[in-house]
Formats: sequence, structure tokens, C-alpha cells
Amino acid sequence: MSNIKILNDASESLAILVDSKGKFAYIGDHSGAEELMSSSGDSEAVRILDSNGGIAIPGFVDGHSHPVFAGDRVHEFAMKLAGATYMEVQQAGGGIMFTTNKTREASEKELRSDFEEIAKKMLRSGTTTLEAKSGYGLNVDAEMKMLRVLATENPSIPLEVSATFCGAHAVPKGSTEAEQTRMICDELIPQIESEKKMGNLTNVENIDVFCEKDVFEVESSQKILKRGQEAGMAVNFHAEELKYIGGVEMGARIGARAMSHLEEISEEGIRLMSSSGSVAVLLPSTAFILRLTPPPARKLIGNGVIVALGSDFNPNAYCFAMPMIMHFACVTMKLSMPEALTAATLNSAHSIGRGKTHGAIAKGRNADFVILSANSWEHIIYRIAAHDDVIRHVIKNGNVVEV
Ligand SMILES: N=CN[C@@H](CCC(=O)O)C(=O)O
Ligand SMILES: [Zn+2]
Repeated sequence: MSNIKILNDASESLAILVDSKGKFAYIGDHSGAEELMSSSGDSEAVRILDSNGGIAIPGFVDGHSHPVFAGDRVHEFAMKLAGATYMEVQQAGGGIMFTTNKTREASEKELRSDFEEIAKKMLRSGTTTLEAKSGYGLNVDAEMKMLRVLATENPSIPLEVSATFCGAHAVPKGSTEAEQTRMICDELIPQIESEKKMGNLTNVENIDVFCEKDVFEVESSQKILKRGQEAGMAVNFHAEELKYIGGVEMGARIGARAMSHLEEISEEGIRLMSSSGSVAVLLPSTAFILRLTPPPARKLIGNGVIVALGSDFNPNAYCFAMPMIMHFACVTMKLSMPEALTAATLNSAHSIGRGKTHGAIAKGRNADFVILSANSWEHIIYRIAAHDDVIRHVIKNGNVVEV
């Protein structure tokens, strides 16, 4: 993670060519680029972007977000500042249930238009690929509505979304953990399966559960995750955030692709994540806002666990900017800047099954990159909340994003 390859240490600047499929075709000196362009015989119009001495880094891959919701929870922020814990707010009817009620009331059109606004802001802050969860519907109609919003292909907002079904985000009022588990396994997942058979919701790639004491315990979490696996989804879930309950041990056993949070992970959990290759998606803004002891990032890295980063953008932790997330990760979790960049690009790409195609500037990969205007790439992390000044261009699939 610390071994970032700088492609041109020499004084000569670099040329990057992208092919018509939006993949990196060439990265090297200018004469080689010119030769390739004149010999390729490609009659398509060529657009040349002069980065004016800028620095290219891979586009950020946000490994964990909840970007579709209605309303806000600014009043709860005040309660938390006054000392209430996340679970106290939730148990008083706030938290996820508050947002669920608002999201159920909102129309699909309203949710879509809000999501598009957020997606534009994410792109402007350098995120080119996003893991994004449902989970503020918690019944069949509202969960399907959220998934349809996440499935929208909108060429004017070229943010690539790997959607995650998170119907087990909370147990709604009037229902029990067992009833919600049954509804998810017997009604919701079959509905997703049948939509997929019809060619819809094709980007619903992952299954998630808020595996937490007094939310979904390990046994029901496992049931839901395994049912999701049967439906072809990769396991990517919330584990050991507030209390240790053995979620990681279960996740490693069933072959989870990724687990998030991990503030309370056990020594055995670290060992199992390392041997199973499951990605640890760390969420520094959440630990910061909830004043939790951050997860043991150094121990995870030291034990060979693949560490990724996510914004966890949601109404509890309202931050979608990956530069800010990397800054938090460096300061509160003791990552170095190269480690934070790797975690926010290549490793988070791996956490959503895109580790071979996204997350790095390399021939054949998706040409998703960000051009910075600074005298070294580290400025994107160093300057707090100033990424707007540092980011000059965002490029997704080879196209300069204009949003
Ligand atoms: N912990 C569970 N889910 C979210 C919070 C969602 C919410 O509070 O609305 C998280 O990852 O932090
Ligand atoms: Zn989350």
C-alpha cells in the first residue's frame, strides 16, 4: 500500500492515451504517443486535453455509501454533540428509522433528482466509482424504489454505481428481527432476482446487513447474507461497529468479499480477514462524528488485511468527499498518504470486484482519473476541505466530466 509508483520522476511530462472504449491505451512519453496516434489509423475525432503541468492520480472509488435518502438529521447531530450515542438516538425512534419514514414518503422522482445532485458533487470531488446502498425503505416497495434510483444510467452524470441491497439496515417499528429476516429472504431477494432475470437492476451486485447487537444479530445476518449469495450477490456488510458480536468471524466463514466499520474487530477477526482476503472497508468520518475509537487500521495493515476506504455518506455522517476521508484516515487511523490513496482507489475497487479493471492508471484499465493542480499529489490529502482548489479535471471512462 505504501509503494505508489510515480510514473514520471524525470522532468519530461507524460502523455496518456485513451481508446474509444474508455480504457487507458498508452502511458508514456510524448513521442511514443504521437507515433501510436499516427499509426493507429483511427479516424474518430481525437480530443486532446492539455493538463498544463497537472498531476494525474486514479479516480477515487468510494467503497461504502448510503446516498439515496430524503430529509436530513441535523437535529440529531445536535443531540449527539450534547452527548447522545448513535444507539440512543436510534432507540428513541430517530436514526435510520427517521430517514426511512422520510424516504418512504418521497417519490422516486424526488429521490432520483436528489441523488443526481449528490452524484455530481461526488464526481466533482474526484469519485468516479461508488458503492451505494439501499436500506432506507425496509419494505418491498420502498427498497425496490431505492434500487431503481441507484440503477439509473444517466450519461450526463457518469458516476459508476455498484449497488448494494441493504434491506437489513434496521428492524422497522412493528416488526421483529425474525420477521424482517423472513421478508428479506422470501420476498425482497426473490423480487430482485426476478427483476434481474428481466434485465433490470443489473448493477445490484452486493448484499449487506447492519450486523450489530440489537439490530441484526450474527445468526439472522448470516441467513440474509447467504440468501443474497444464492441470488448471485457478493457479501459486503457492516460488522463490529459499536459492539463486538463475532460478525467478522461469520463473514470470513461465508466468504465475505468485504466488511465495513470494524471498530470493535477482535484479534481472531483480524487473523481471519487476513487469511480469507476479505477487504476491510474503513469509514473514518463515522468514527470521527460518533467519537468512536477508530478501527485498528495499523494492525489490519500489519497483518496483511486489504484495507480500503469509504465515505459512508449518509444522513448521520454527511461527508461524500474522498479527499477529506483520506485526510481523516491519515490523522485518526494513522495511515500514511500513499496508504490512504491506495485504500481510496485500488483497494476500494477490489472491495466491489473491480480490482483488476479500476483504481489504477495502467494500460487496459478504465480511464478514470483526476488531474490535480499542485506541485505534488499529496496536496489532495494535505489541504483540509480544499479539494475544489486542487482538482482541475475529473475523467471518467476517458471523458472529461462536465457537471
Ligand atoms: N451503521 C449503519 N449504517 C450507517 C448509518 C446509517 C444511518 O445512520 O442512517 C453507517 O454505516 O454508518
Ligand atoms: Zn453504512
